[in-house]
Amino acid sequence: MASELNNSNPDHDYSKEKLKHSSKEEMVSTMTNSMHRSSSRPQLDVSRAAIQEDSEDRNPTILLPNQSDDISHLALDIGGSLIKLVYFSRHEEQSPDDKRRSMKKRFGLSNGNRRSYPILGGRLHFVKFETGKLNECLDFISSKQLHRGGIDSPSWRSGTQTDDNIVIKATGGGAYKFADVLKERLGVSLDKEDEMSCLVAGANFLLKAIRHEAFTHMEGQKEFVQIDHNDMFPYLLVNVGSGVSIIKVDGDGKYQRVSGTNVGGGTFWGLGRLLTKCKNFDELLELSQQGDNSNVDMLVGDIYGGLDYSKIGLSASTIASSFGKTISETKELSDYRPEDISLSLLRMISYNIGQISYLNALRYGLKKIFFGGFFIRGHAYTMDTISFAVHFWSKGQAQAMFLRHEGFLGALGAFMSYEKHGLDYLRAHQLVERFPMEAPCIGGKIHGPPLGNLNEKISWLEKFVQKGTQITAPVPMAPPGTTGMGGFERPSSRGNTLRSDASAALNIGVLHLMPTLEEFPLLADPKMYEPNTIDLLDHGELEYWVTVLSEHLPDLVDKAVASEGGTDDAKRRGDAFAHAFSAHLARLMEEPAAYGKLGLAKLLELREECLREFQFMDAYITIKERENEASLAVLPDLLIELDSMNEEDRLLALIEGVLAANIFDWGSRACVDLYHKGTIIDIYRMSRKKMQRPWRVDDFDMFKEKMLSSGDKKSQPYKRALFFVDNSGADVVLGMLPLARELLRRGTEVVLVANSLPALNDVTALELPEIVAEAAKHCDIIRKAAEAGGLLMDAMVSIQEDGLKNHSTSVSLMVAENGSGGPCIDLRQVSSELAAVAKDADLIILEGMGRAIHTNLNAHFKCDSLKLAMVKNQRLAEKLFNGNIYDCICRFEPGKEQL
Ligand SMILES: CC(C)(COP(=O)(O)O)[C@@H](O)C(=O)NCCC(=O)O
Ligand SMILES: [Mn+2]
Repeated sequence: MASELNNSNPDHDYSKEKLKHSSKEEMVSTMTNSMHRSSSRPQLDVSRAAIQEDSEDRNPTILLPNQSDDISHLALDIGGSLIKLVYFSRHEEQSPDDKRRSMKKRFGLSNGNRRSYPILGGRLHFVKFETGKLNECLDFISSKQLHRGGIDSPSWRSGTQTDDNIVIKATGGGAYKFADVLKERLGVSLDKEDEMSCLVAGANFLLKAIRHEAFTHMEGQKEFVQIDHNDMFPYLLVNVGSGVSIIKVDGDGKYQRVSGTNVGGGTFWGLGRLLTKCKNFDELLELSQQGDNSNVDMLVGDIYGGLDYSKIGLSASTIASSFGKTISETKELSDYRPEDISLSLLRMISYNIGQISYLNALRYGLKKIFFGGFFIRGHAYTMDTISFAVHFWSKGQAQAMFLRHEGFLGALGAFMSYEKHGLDYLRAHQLVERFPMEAPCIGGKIHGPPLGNLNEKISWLEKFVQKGTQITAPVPMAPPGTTGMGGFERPSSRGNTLRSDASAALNIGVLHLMPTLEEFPLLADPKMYEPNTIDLLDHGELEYWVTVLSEHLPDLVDKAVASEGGTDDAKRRGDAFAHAFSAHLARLMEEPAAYGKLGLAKLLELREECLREFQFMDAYITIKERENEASLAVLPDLLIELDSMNEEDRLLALIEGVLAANIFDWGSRACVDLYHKGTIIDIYRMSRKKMQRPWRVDDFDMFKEKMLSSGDKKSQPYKRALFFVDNSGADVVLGMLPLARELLRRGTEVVLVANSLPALNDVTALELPEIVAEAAKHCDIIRKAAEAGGLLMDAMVSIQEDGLKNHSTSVSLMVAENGSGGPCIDLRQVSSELAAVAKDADLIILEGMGRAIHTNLNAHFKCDSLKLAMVKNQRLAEKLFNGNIYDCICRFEPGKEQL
């Protein structure tokens, strides 16, 4: 190592190393500010938010009147029991990245096929109300101006749209029944869409567009089912609302209502209300969890003196007659426990629906039965009961599947009939579901004083968070039941993790429509690709990672608050964030599939999203800047030292450098503890010193062969390499950038691929040009390549002045955003910019634990790939590599097409 590198103490020096050019300073500050202002992900606007102060209500009622930014469309499904709303909010803000792109476009510079898209993202929100409380629904629509295209919509601002000519798509019987009320209260007309068509359109959209929409539920186990779009039809759709519709679906718009039953959700609710005095559906469901239906139902054993009727295969615990025991003349209704009645009712109706559905599937030779409608409401016991019935009667030939957006099929279908949204064309990779804290409050009442200032907003969040935490409390264990039906035993999912609907409402987030996301085109087998390495379905794993994140929380909050100057406001938001994120973790511990299929990537991104929700845009900004400066200060010495080596030693030193510098990870508990023990450079030196081959996974020789082979076997240099960079500071400056320089020197174009949004101390695409510009001051190779790639502002101006005539012939160094805002990367959803540059790439380098170990460790690519990371977690090192913390991974794999 060069002497300056060894001796410098950046913790002391870097403050003097301020950027020299004022234009640069302006640029940094503009970049930072615009980043804070304009995230491509929308923020929660809680102004004038109000919470219902009703201690009885487990589902808190929230009013967010100003959260309705740019709402364009609303659709309603007004059923006999519930009103379902789907509404869309649009964001057309130009992100800083777009500014960067359009600037490059202006200068005539392009990164290969790089395309420039307008940001046309939007969000779909799902809300429900009881039909009996229509006024609350209308207040909600009115307060958010949903019927007028939203408070901020152009038509609303310009006053071009009057209430008289507003038309809203609606379906369900209530679209007819309440048309006059809507006209009178909101001045809107309803454009009525056929209910069955809407159900089918909604179901088809969900099955095609949402990756983990459908799932099976047997004996308490939820398993997501990947629907093959080419083999989706025909299927049976059973919509269990107040009544039940059974529809055979043969394609888009091709369906037939083949049957139905009048015994449905309305029957359960109505009879339950009469028999138990429960006030609402959820109360009734919750009551059933403490019930034992054998006190109410007549069992085979009751008839056969406790014996099975084995000749026809019925066990003693089989229900012979639902409610059959209540014929006893000596007992009154008041002698039966409401809990038992409720469970008996639930089982009777669920079995009946399951059985009729199976018979219809049999009639048409169908194997797939999807159940939707709000009767199910994510209730484990209901789903298990229906699944048992289908499984039992079909002898395992037919499969009952449930839908996460079960209750919103009709409303979604009505929404889709607004043609201009083009929702039909969206595919799974363009949809991202997020779970902001306001999502669980769907369908609440609207009242309470409007909140005026920031203080009040935060206290609303605090109140909400308290309520949100409350609703994650588990339902108590019910005593074991005894009965079954039709010869099978009772479903077992009544354990202590069962949820009432109040919390099941958490299961539906806000759907972000991101037309600019694409599947990474270099995946060797996209259908088989699974980003996550660790399986969080394993309860022990989930528990471990949730504990890691919980323990990291105080430190993260400190950093987040400090990143905003430690103000009181930041502290309160920090507290609110900590509570909210803890509530998410608690929810996931109880119900790992609550937010869809859970993986470590999603869990880690949830934390970043939660920070952003509470308006912490970059918790590690100060640390990142400090480490960038410290590392840039020693970069020239490192480059001199590298240049003094022969080719082979240099390549090894470069890879060692990447691995050693990956130790700067503020997300790892062990590493953060290390940082108290020395300066950045001390730690970097120590880390390099410990580099000893063979590494835990060591394919270096294979990579070297590919890079340096000479003589007959001399290989062509790579044409374009994608560098998936990880952390700021030493990681990118002393690790990945020198490696990039080596490839540039060998004639390979390099694209630095970085996060679109901050996550821990990861470097972002927006921050990279500044870092590269600083590095370019000390290195001609980087400078020329950065100029050629359009990364240097000054160079861009001179290129513009030259009219591009004398444009450099040097290979380019470019930057692309990856579309992600988390520390891992799911290559099923990357930015279109990355997808475009990837098409010409023949080498991929994935760096860091998040991108190369937690995710993508087992991913195969069409082109050569190199995965480089230091394992900064003991458990992970043992589990995946039979190794130890700080072991290094260098995995090279030739492209699958070349094998
Ligand atoms: C969040 C991270 C994946 C980031 O690692 P990186 O990708 O920066 O190498 C990693 O820090 C991590 O898994 N941390 C949690 C485990 C721990 O603290 O040991
Ligand atoms: Mn990282």
